[in-house]
Amino acid sequence: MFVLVNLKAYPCDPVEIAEAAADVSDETGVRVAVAPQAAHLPAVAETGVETWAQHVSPVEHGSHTGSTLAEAVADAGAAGTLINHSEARRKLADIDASLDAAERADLETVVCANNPDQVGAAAALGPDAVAVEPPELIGTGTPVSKADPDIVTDAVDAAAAVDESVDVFCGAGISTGDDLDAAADLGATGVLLASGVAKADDPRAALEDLVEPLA
Ligand SMILES: O=C(CO)COP(=O)(O)O
Repeated sequence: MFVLVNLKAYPCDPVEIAEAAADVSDETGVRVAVAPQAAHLPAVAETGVETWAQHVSPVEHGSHTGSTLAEAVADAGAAGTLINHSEARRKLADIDASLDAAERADLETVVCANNPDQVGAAAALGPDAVAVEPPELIGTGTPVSKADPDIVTDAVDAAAAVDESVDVFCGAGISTGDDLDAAADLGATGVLLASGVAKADDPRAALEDLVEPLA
């Protein structure tokens, strides 16, 4: 299982979380990555943790003020990028062009989707993975893998029907090892989470608890 921690714009310490994630990953052998704010990518990458961007823009080098250029994100130390999110919804054509940009910069990709239909559409664009995240469960602490398991299995089926090589992750409300276990049982090969770590009093303990079933 891949554990991808999206720090969103939470008022957390990205380097403290990155150091904890790097240690937990080293100690357990579980793949853990952190996606901080773009401005924090170099500091997070410096810790040695696998570092992801939260977004890359659907652009190439050129006159694109305010964009997040895939090449710049890769230069800053990112190995991959999220594309699209319920909290920053993109048009299908822009998701497609952001995937092209990420591929140009050799970034691994996870496209977020709200439901299994969107997972199928996203899988058709050829990302490395799609993540199904029901918006109503995001940030609630109620895990999708328990509250709405059919969404995860339907997402796995939807992606497989389009392209069997696309991995399926799930996210929303994931915070414990039990949640991770439940996600794996439903066919997800990774989890995407945020508040369970970024808002935890002790992010290191939260990460340790999360990966415990895999350690
Ligand atoms: O949106 C998410 C990750 O991208 C999930 O957020 P929570 O883990 O806070 O529910």
